[in-house]
Amino acid sequence: MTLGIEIENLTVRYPGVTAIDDLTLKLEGGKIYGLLGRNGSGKTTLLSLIAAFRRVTEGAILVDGEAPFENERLTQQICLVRESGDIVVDGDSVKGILRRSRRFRPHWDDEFAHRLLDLFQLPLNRGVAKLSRGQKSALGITVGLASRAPLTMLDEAYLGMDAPSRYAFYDVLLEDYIENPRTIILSTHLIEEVARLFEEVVIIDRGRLVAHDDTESLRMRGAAVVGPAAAVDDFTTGMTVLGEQRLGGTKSVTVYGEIDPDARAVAADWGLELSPVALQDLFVHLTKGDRA
Ligand SMILES: Nc1ncnc2c1ncn2[C@@H]1O[C@H](COP(=O)(O)OP(=O)(O)OP(=O)(O)O)[C@@H](O)[C@H]1O
Repeated sequence: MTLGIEIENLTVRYPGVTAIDDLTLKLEGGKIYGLLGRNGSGKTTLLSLIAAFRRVTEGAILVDGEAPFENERLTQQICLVRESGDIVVDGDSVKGILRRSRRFRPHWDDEFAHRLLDLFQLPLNRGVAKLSRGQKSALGITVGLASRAPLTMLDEAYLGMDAPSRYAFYDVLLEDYIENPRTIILSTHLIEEVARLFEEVVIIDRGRLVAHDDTESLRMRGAAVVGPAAAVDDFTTGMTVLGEQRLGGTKSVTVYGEIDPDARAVAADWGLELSPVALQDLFVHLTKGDRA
């Protein structure tokens, strides 16, 4: 079971700031989505509204065709884990958190939860208050994944987790998603680490939609051009350059803008290699507007 999301003309205003600004977006569901945006761009606000943590006041959000706020059928199907796992309540133990999740989550898989606890080396009997920051995050992720909610959203959920734990999380997420398809939204600042998981990417900036596309099409909006320095310089003259690196006589230049078939043929003639642009470079380019 997967859930789709329709957002129409959504606006969220706080005193002095418009956190979400007339956002319209449709996610058909059944995919892993990357939600990218700079600090303060509205990601947490958006995910909190989808998860029915707060009421929509301007515009609309529909999940599986219905508004999620105070909608019991939907809230059972939606799981949002925010940074440092606020699913997790101090004063409870790891065991207590699992017991509570088992009660409230209709798709809960206890065996999977215990497997994740082992993977992240989380002690079952320890009080949550005594867990380290990374361990709290790992517990949040454990609850988020083992809930198997048809709409699962992880908002920077791995904060403080070390690299081996994060990589273990990416692998187990992908494996479990293939076995149990659902709609997953991951918000992250560690773009290159997580990019391989994304089927579609949504980029927002200052509450507005900047891009929504499948990952490969997005990466084809630019190119990394590699080859002999002089030929690379000639080929990229006049293009929007996002970055460059030089190693001896070889140069790599990342450009923004589609490269048409004629230009690709020229590149091949000149011995240049073209590859899709890294998501992070694209993200930096698309969100680098003036932030005075
Ligand atoms: N409760 C609040 N009251 C006032 N302003 C708020 C509140 N919550 C968020 N904001 C503001 O709304 C904007 C969007 O914040 P939000 O937390 O949604 O961004 P974000 O993309 O999740 O950021 P980050 O990547 O830093 O976590 C920011 O300018 C923030 O300061």
